[in-house]
Amino acid sequence: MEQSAENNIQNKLTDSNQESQETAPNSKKINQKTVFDTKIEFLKGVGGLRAEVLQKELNIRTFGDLLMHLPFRYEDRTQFQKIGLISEEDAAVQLKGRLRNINLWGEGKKKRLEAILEDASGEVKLVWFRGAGWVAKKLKEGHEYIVYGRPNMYGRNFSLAHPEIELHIPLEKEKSYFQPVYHTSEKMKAKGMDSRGISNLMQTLIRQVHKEIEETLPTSIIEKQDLLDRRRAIVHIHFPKNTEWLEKARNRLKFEELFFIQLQLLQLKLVRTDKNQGLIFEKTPTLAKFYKEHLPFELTGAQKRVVKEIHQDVQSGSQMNRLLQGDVGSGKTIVSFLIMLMGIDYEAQSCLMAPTEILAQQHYEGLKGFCDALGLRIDILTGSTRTKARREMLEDLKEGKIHIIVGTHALLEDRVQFQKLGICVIDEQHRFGVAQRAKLWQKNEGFFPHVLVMTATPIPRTLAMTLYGDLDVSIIDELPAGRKPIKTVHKFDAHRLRVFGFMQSQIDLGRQIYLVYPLIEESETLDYKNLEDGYESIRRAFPDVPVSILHGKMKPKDKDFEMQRFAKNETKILVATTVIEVGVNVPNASVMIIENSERFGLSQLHQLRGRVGRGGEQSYCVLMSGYKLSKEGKKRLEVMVRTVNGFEIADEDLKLRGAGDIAGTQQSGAVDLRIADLARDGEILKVAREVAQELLKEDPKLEKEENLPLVITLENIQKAQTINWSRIS
Ligand SMILES: Nc1ncnc2c1ncn2[C@@H]1O[C@H](COP(=O)(O)OP(=O)(O)OP(=O)(O)O)[C@@H](O)[C@H]1O
Repeated sequence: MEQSAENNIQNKLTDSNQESQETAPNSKKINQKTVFDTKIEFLKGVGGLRAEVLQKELNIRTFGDLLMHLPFRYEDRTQFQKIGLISEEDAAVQLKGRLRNINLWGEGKKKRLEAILEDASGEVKLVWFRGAGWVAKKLKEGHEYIVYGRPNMYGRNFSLAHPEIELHIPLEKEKSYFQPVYHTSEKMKAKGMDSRGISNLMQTLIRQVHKEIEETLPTSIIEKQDLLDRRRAIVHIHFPKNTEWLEKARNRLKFEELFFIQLQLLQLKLVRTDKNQGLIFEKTPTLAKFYKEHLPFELTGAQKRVVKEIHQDVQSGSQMNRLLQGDVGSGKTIVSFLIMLMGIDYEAQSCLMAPTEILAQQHYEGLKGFCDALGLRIDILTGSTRTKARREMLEDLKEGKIHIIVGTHALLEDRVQFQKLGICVIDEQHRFGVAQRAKLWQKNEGFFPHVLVMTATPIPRTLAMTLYGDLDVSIIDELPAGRKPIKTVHKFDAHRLRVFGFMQSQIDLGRQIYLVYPLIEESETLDYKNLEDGYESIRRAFPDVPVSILHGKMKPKDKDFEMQRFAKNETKILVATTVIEVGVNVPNASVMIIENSERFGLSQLHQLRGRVGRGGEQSYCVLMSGYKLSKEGKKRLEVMVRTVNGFEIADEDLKLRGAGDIAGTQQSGAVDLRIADLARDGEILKVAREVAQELLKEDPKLEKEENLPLVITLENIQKAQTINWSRIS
């Protein structure tokens, strides 16, 4: 059902190239084979067997692929940790010492190799399981080795499992004090391609091809941005003379990587704005009427600004493709309704797609009153809509009798047809793929609906620019007036009784409480047991308080029933799994208690916390945990206690987890960067985007002679992506 984000970005980028092909007359001059297309087996020192391993293990097929297999770190041969001073704080250590007591024992898969590395300050045990026999052959008793790895404490001593190990060659004989370290695998090592082996191949390759390394950027950009030329960047990324050159090389290659992504996304945007016509909604009397007579509160400045921005979009004649980012509780729903009203006077229908039934239901109920007041028809379509009702609804929708339809991905089905779909609002986009978004577009013939993607999951700016770089972005960075910042505390499980006391005092004040348990799929049964035990203990602790329970295994009908009871203030405590994570809105609930909070990611904690603080009362979030916390878990809880700002939290999340992990697995691969790091290279990304914007402004079709390198590179990227694409699909 869900298209992977990897497909998603590939798709996006491939699309952009396809759409831009006709705009690139320069492309006729290219497409010749180069030395970089040469099969890797023809490199001296490789041959058929090694080529096969390289391809299987690292997908290296050509000279070009190997050249872009970049070192992941460098050994500074002047810096070693004293063995006796290894501490638990060390994530990884580089050691130099003499090897003794090499001991290979066990049979077959149980084979194990151990050795002791010692220097003047102490000794440490080295251990290998996989490939033990092969490593053993390489090691010589009494020789000096350089070892790199992660120390682990066993009993009272440290040991290093599967460290990288190399015979120490005295410095004078080395070409550089700076050695590149490449990713390899056990299978590669078995064929003599450990990091040193790869480095040797790289030297051969670079000697052979470095003159052919072509520039990919126009001279004007290189000069203005003070970048290293590509040839030198590649040579120095593999074999840096010193830190300064390494930095320059890195900077150049990071810029290039981010620049080409931005260029493609911006091209896609440009072509779309040029080609895709959207309906024009100029005058908006219904919207004005609603604004004057029915809007229950004054809009915040940010909400007004966004409505204005969008009104400009829908008058432009082009299809709108906009991302609306707003922190939790910032009031996106009402904005989406105002947008949908823009089409009403032009007989355009709207749809609002939510990722879950609970959310769809909530949106529907929230908007129903407004629609009734305006005499508009709104309906809801989800997986659990009954057949007869569905049939009638689909007919009415096709005949244009329904103005707004709210639903889940059931809306994407082909049989859902509109008379004239003018506006699509997609809530929580990251749960839907680009292809799904495109499905909604195709529901009209000859014109495109305007698309507004809403997300409350704080996405770091750098990531948003990469994932949604083809969309315009609006931000609601202001909470409705009168909201008090949520007070957040971290409590250990041992203090539960005090927490119960606090809960009681809040209930006495008339407030409601969420109590959330984590749900991790691998131990689902255990998790449900936790939830049920939690529910029982709450029942015992608060015998007179009505309590609801909500989890993903319940039938939609029952879920809805329990949710409604809580929303209507009939129950005071809602014990739930993370089904309530996104979008649930019960303003009277002012306390969020999160059990095992160390098991949640930062953005998820932020989302959960966002369920409170939605009314005028002071709200609280209590993060429960045991005493034993990982370093990262502790850091996450500290961040939560420190700030309520979603964007700040998102940046911390990115730093802690890395881009691939943000928003779970859905986006892994989507930001598969070779050298740039979105957590650290925000500044380079910003510049790269600006440069790409500037360039397309001056030469939208890349026709200028000096931009030929760009056209060639884009073609090459497209070629590579086509290969990836077919491999994935
Ligand atoms: N300008 C405003 N003044 C006062 N209350 C507002 C305003 N805008 C929205 N609200 C109210 O704030 C609450 C949160 O709004 P909404 O549910 O739209 O938030 P959201 O941005 O969708 O947040 P989330 O992503 O967390 O669901 C709702 O009860 C809504 O009625």
